[in-house]
Amino acid sequence: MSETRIVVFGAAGRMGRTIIEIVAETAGAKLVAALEPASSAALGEDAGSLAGIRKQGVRVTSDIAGALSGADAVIDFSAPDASAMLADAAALAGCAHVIGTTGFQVEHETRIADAARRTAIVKSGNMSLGVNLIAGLVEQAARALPANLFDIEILEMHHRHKVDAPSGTALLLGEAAAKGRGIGLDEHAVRVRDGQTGPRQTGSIGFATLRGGSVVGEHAVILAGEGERIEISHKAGDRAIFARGAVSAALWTKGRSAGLYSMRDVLGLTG
Ligand SMILES: NC(=O)C1=CN([C@@H]2O[C@H](COP(=O)(O)OP(=O)(O)OC[C@H]3O[C@@H](n4cnc5c(N)ncnc54)[C@H](OP(=O)(O)O)[C@@H]3O)[C@@H](O)[C@H]2O)C=CC1
Ligand SMILES: O=C(O)C1=N[C@H](C(=O)O)C[C@H](O)C1
Repeated sequence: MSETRIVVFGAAGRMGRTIIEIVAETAGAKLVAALEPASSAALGEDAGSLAGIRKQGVRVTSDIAGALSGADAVIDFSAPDASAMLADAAALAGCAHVIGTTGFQVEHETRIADAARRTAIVKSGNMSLGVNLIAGLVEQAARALPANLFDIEILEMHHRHKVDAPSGTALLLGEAAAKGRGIGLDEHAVRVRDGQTGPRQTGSIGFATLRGGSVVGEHAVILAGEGERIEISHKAGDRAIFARGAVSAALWTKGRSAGLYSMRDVLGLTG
């Protein structure tokens, strides 16, 4: 099969640079463009130099239409407004879109779902194998343990630069727990507690957010009962785990029909 021609969007970011590195070492993947905003100091720089690897012969640009024309997939770890805009552009160009960005509002989700009618989109709050595996375990545990006996709380910690909360992963794990319980997350999530909160609402799913230092990403789903507590946790030590997942998702989209897919689809973990 021919190589998958990949564009990296948000190329100078923490994830963008890691993606460039992983694309360069992945058989069957070829970097064809690297995108940053028009204001970026990285414009014109070689993508390989930006990522701290050998030169790739691809200069960072802000020309989205030019970059997407002739590409198979764009990998995007950027910001919500930028990802929603890119979803339209990728659909117009007939290019698949792998979205790792988190922190979306309903209007972003709507635009992305609309674009997914026209092109293949893989979107996940966490692209790692480990997190997508534990999401299945969380769903199973939440299904097995009655809501009146076990309280579900989700704890996450990330580096000091992270701008959204709860993390995309925490929400993904919350969705898995809600699915296991046969409830909607939006109606049962408690995302903040402060002051006189009153006792815990039975059946709610609580979130707690920690930020500090250089923590790549740590998550724990706690199922707390009377006299016993189960914890299902994941610790990311290296951004390469997300980048490998994103690059495998880009390869997976080749020849795939339009639709909104998850990493569980890519990894074959559904069902
Ligand atoms: N799903 C997953 O597995 C993971 C998801 N993430 C998510 O990915 C996102 C990015 O994280 P991270 O790399 O740490 O963040 P960074 O802030 O380091 O990188 C974001 C990059 O996107 C660029 N960007 C923003 N807007 C545009 C635009 N309109 N056009 C082109 N580039 C743009 C930024 O450029 P500039 O700085 O010039 O604005 C920056 O280079 C976050 O939402 C994070 O939560 C992170 C890790 C794993
Ligand atoms: O911003 C990050 O860094 C991360 N974001 C994702 C999230 O919001 O869950 C995934 C990972 O935990 C790192």
